[in-house]
Amino acid sequence: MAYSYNIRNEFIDDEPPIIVLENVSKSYQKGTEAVKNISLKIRKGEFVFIVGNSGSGKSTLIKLMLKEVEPSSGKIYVNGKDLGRLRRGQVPKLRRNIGVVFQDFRLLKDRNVYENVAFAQRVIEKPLKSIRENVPAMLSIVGLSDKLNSLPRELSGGEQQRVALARALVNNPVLLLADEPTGNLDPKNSWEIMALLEEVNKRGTTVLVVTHNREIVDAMQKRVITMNKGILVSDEQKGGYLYEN
Ligand SMILES: Nc1ncnc2c1ncn2[C@@H]1O[C@H](COP(=O)(O)OP(=O)(O)OP(=O)(O)O)[C@@H](O)[C@H]1O
Repeated sequence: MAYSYNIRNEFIDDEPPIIVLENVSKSYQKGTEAVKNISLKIRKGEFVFIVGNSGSGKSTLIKLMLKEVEPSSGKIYVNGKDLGRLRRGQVPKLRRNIGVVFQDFRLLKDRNVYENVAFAQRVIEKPLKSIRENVPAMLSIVGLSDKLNSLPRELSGGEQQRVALARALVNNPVLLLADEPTGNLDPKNSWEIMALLEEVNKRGTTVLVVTHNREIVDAMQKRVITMNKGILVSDEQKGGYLYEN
């Protein structure tokens, strides 16, 4: 069994958490200690905000969970896998189960909306027949059925972020990691993206959102993890935004 850590009794259900960090620290090469001795658990089905000032280590946390960067010390488990024991070749398989959305969308510029989403399905070698069903269905959920043939540059920022979200979700990930998904959006589009994230969460995907958006965090009353200078300073159920931007 991959879950060798002794934490089960701390949970009211038997299911192991989807993310576990145990005393995780990360120092970058030039000596910046981006993350300092963080321990946390996120259970399947949770919706969690990670907030904190610029440079407090939020993106580093996300990168650690994706095994994009390695911890200097500590242990990380994602979806039952001990990332420290995961070989390089197993990382793509880990990421298949994780949807990722970034502030800058990261769409393929020369591919239309349909192709951008279909690409995620091709990577995991979905049969063409499934792709032809899944991609339009996913784009309909994010409200982009009439934009299948548009290129990213022909879309608004909010629409581009919805494409990115469709791409992150089309493979039915158990976990969605969103790093400032509303960072480039106006308030109306930001709320639309958050409503979609909440919807996805209701369908069973665990959602982790890094954000600077105080209004949204305060209004949504979710679990809020606050970082300050690499330290986890607060972790509250139905929390609010503690620090100034
Ligand atoms: N590749 C890197 N090499 C060296 N230092 C880095 C690297 N990436 C991040 N850092 C440093 O680590 C610290 C935490 O950065 P991180 O990007 O995790 O913060 P953040 O909370 O996501 O910030 P922001 O809200 O501005 O995106 C910062 O001091 C940053 O300069």
